[in-house]
Amino acid sequence: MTALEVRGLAKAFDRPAVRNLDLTIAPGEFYGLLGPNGAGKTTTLRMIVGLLKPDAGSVRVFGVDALADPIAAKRQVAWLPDEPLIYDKLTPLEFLEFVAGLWGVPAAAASAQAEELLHRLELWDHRAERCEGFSRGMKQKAALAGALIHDPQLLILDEPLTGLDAAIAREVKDILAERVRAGATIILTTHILDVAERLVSRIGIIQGGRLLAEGTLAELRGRVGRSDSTLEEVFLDLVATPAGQAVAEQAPA
Ligand SMILES: Nc1ncnc2c1ncn2[C@@H]1O[C@H](COP(=O)(O)OP(=O)(O)OP(=O)(O)O)[C@@H](O)[C@H]1O
Repeated sequence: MTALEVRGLAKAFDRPAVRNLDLTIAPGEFYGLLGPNGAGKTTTLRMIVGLLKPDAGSVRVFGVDALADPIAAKRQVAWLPDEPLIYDKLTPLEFLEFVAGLWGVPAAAASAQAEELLHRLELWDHRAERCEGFSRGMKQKAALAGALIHDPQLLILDEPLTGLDAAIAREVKDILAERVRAGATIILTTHILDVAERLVSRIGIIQGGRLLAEGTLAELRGRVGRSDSTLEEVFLDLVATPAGQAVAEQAPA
């Protein structure tokens, strides 16, 4: 069974944002969805997690048809939006209790997990302060802890490292790698290509709403014929190729 199977996914706003997109992600994969600004990454993820209705296509999460049975599909998925969404009037501990309650995590397990996450993300000293006074990075950390509290099988993270300082970004990368080693599947977007290079096992590059290239870093290097390139070099090469340009020209401005 696949962790995620997307077929023919499409969405247009005033112009097409995602076009006939197919993605197949196996359980235990750490997948990086990369692409220039406006490529369609967030739109794709929002359709996968059920926040945006596709114009066409299908989404299956661990075999569950996410359009026909969104509640069953969502039960297996944690979603971290690029703009962290937390309840400002709650403290981080209250927020995590609340989220754990929504997921039906038993109180003792939730409290142990919350304590560990808040320590690791350096929010423990702020555990009793309301999130409304937090910086963007602190809110991002609280939202991330919320996404991790129920041990989701599939984690979908939109720019999870934006706004985090270097030490916390390192900690978050460690936490995500641990989750994958423990069997979780992760899909993330990032513009920080050296993070993607070191963290993910497979990469999809999307441009103009279409999948331009997909594979391991070695496979993508093979496509551009440069075996010693960094992911950044490969990425810039691919989005500038005639195929990438053709896709970009059809894309919304
Ligand atoms: N709610 C919306 N209404 C109208 N257009 C939208 C909406 N959401 C996204 N778009 C458009 O769809 C296209 C894809 O946007 P999307 O946010 O998916 O890109 P992205 O790859 O996540 O970009 P970034 O890296 O800048 O976050 C863009 O042209 C964007 O302007």
